[in-house]
Amino acid sequence: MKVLVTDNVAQEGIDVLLREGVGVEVRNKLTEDELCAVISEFDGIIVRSATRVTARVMESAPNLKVVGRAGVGVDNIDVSTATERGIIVVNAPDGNTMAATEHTMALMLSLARNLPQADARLKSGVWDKKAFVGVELRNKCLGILGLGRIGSGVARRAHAMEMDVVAYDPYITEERARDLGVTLLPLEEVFRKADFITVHMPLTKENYHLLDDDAFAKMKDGVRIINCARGGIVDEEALYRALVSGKVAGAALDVFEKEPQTESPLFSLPNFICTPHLGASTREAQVSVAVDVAEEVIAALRGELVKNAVNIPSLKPDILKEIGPYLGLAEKLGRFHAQLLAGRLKRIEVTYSGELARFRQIDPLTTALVKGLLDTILQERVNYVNAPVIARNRGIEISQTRVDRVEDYVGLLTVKAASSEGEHELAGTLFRGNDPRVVFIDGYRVDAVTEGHMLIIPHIDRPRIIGAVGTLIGQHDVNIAAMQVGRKVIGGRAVMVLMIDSPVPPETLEAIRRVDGILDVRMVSL
Ligand SMILES: NC(=O)C1=CN([C@@H]2O[C@H](COP(=O)(O)OP(=O)(O)OC[C@H]3O[C@@H](n4cnc5c(N)ncnc54)[C@H](O)[C@@H]3O)[C@@H](O)[C@H]2O)C=CC1
Ligand SMILES: O=C(O)C(=O)COP(=O)(O)O
Repeated sequence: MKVLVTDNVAQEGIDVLLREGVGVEVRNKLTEDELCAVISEFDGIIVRSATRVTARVMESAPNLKVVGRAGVGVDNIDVSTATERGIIVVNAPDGNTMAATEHTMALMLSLARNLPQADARLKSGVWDKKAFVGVELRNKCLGILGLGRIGSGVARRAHAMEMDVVAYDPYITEERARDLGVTLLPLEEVFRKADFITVHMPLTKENYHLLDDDAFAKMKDGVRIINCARGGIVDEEALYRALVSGKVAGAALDVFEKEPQTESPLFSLPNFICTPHLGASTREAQVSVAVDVAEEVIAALRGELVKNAVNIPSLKPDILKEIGPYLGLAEKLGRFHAQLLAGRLKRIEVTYSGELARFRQIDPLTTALVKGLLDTILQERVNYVNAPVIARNRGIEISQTRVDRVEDYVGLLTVKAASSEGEHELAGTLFRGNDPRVVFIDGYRVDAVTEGHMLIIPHIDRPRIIGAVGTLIGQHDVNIAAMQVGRKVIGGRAVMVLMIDSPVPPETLEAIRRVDGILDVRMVSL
């Protein structure tokens, strides 16, 4: 077995590979072309954030079985292509938490007291006390965006600095926040209250440029911004404008949308400080992530259980054969729920009926479901191995029941999910053993494929509702591919399911919601 190691991974990790008899080649700073040219002879590759493991790289790698990330973020790895090609992606999520936490505190203090600017001025021979009057952290409000491993560590340390800590993280429970002494608030309230805002979430499609012109406009005058998570979450051009106008008093970035970044306009601003993606760069963290990822890569190459697989379930082949066809359905039902439910998720109850009740192992199906649910947002780290742990840490109760008998279906997977705002129940089955369908939504019988976009519209069963909805959607040039209405009694509550060829804009959803007799509208993309 041979593993290619790039991006200055600590020697201690390389030693682990060598001790286990794995061949290692270290090649730093490879371009994509160079990587494509050499990758074919390797069974594994270990990277940090600088090497991009793209679809093209993987296509040039017929022997590649595992990609190891000596760190947390896997946004430089094309995980979906890896999954399609059966390549396991593993990361080392815990080893650099402290390093990034402490770096965030260092950035916050540096920002408050102008350390880098004062240091540079003094070294240029000027003793200037007046120019660098700072602010104290004590009694200031810190807004944490993303209260995960690093966000929690920052919260604890901010308390020691006597700061008031609020956070925005829609995926953790009130209990977890309370244990940390943090008040969870909607994003806009964090914007309104915070004197310092620090970002600690993964970059996803949803939060790209979360901090943009609009966001800065909603913040307190003189707010200070820190990003030690991922470039791209802060819109750097908008930040530049906000720093120039003084709306934002200061900002500290460790990460940039384009890296390496050596010539940003931000660099010319006196109230901007930065580091070159140093969050994880402590001796301790680098040893820890290198050793952890090396052990995981070895396990993956040997076909053993991997703890931190980002993409692949570890299942025995005979169990996989039995439950495999239902795994996709379970994950899709999770995704469906994630988009249907509003509020903070509290409970998931899964009922396995018919043939499903007789399967030897059903836990992986529940895990796939929970993964689908959490993964809609936490795509970078929710995997089949850690999904139950993440759910547990977030205080989400999960129960599973087997029921032998079921009418009409060979196997039925029913999932009830409850949040602080209410609950929904979905049930799905496989038609002809391989065609996943959603067959019940909140007790109404439907038949929805688990692909593409759909609108779920609970309403009162009365004339002029379906037509009104169709007209509104048609006005926006969205084609309706299929429509079904499930109802229990004439004139009572009903649910409309519209399969649509493209997403509907938010204004149209609002317009539909305003139609008399419509109770709600949710867009679900699977
Ligand atoms: N600068 C550096 O060198 C380092 C950067 N990082 C980055 O820091 C970030 C956080 O890492 P961890 O704390 O280990 O991850 P984590 O997964 O433990 O925490 C992320 C938190 O963000 C929340 N979240 C996800 N999407 C969100 C959204 N749209 N809005 C609000 N909250 C959201 C999640 O619920 C979770 O609690 C990651 O992007 C990671 O790649 C991590 C280590 C070093
Ligand atoms: O672990 C992470 O997510 C990081 O951002 C650390 O990046 P690095 O390994 O220092 O290139």
